[in-house]
Amino acid sequence: MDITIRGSRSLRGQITVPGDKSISHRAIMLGAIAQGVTEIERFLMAEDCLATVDCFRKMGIDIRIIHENMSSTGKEIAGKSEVLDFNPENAKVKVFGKGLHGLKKPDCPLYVGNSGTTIRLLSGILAGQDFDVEITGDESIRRRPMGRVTEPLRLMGANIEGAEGGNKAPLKIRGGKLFAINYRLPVASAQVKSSLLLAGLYAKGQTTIEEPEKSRDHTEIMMKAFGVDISRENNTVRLNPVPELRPQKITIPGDISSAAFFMVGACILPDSDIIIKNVGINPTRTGIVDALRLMGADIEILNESITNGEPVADIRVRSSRLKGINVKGPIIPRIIDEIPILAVAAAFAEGVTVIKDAGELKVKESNRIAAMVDGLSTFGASITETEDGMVIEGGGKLKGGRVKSYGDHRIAMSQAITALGAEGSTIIENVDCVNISYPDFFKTLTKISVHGSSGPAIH
Ligand SMILES: O=C(O)C1=C[C@@H](OP(=O)(O)O)[C@@H](O)[C@H](O)C1
Ligand SMILES: C=C(OP(=O)(O)O)C(=O)O
Repeated sequence: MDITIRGSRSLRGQITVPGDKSISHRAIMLGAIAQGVTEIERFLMAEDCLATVDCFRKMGIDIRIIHENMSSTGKEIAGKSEVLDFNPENAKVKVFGKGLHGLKKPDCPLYVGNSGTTIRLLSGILAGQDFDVEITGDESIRRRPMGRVTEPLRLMGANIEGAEGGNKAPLKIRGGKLFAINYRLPVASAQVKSSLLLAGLYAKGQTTIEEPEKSRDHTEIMMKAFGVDISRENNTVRLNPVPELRPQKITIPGDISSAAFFMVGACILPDSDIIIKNVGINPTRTGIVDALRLMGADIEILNESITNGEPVADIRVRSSRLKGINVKGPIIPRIIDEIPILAVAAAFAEGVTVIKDAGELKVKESNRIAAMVDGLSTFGASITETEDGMVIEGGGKLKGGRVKSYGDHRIAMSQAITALGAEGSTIIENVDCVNISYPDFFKTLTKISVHGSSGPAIH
């Protein structure tokens, strides 16, 4: 489906964003291998997390999705087509965990769709099972590098085959007796770290992982709650296996990666004032807040609290005069998925923004550097691709046009925000990919877009 968006005057109002994608995946995974029932509130009902649900159902785990509003007892929803259009705020999931050794061999290959988090984290769990299994995904997943997990998992004793010597999916994983390793990650990647920590639950001895920069630590926080013996000292995480994981009640905070689109929209559109309620503000994820504030954004963090070990707050953002900045080094893993929308902010800022050390963007769902350079150039922005990032000269007037999503949810949503700030109309091609992380994105954007007299801004 293509969508047409006209420049909008401002964003105003109070919204919530759906549950955090990273935390939703982890809640299903740890719930499935815990002993007993894990209950999850505000689970992210989007394609990536439903792919994780599907993989565990195929391995014999009963996972029930309940829509609390439908009746006093709640209605169970079986398939994903049914779930995509109900209010994600009311989604509750029950995972009937069968313990560390309760998964059964699936009778078909596991399919992760577009989800890198699913294939990489799940590979760690599969490496510890005493059955063999094939795991694969869509065309984008089959292009993304898997050697970063298969190599260390082989060092732990797993037998893994795959395309290009095990660097690409489909992967065939024959789990076995694992032993712990001391491993220094070549790139700061929470997916690789988490995969090895999950495998570490099945390994003999203490698993030690050192990361070059601190990446998101949701796995460590959640594992601790499930009773895992896990600790951190500077950038080194240590894990000792435990006989059993304790099931949990988890409420998932709103996803700051989804909130980021509205934050930038409110900054760049005049007369904007929005409040995004209950957003996860784990410091390993708030690089976008830091970067926007450095650019001069008017952002307030209100009503801070802690839920399941994760900091949560409301975020208020008002129209701001942004200026260009340099973004590089340790902030990069803390802002990795928000760099496309940061590039949009930069295009509307006065002066030059230089983004470096972001080569990882080339191996996401699409090559996000090339995709943003292509998209923002079509809008008339001055943007150049570099070896590990981009240089954006902001401040020029942008004009609507026809842009591609590259089948990448974050690119589609970044283009939508650019279109609101551009003159005239924009057509964004193939926006169905927003279902990967945020099925209601356009609905919410329409709700808070204040436009002129010529009808709705988005159709
Ligand atoms: O662990 C996670 O949930 C994620 C880690 C990041 O990937 P990398 O670990 O590849 O940097 C991020 O880009 C992805 O959206 C989710
Ligand atoms: C990179 C992303 O996800 P994944 O790696 O799980 O596909 C993302 O959501 O931006």
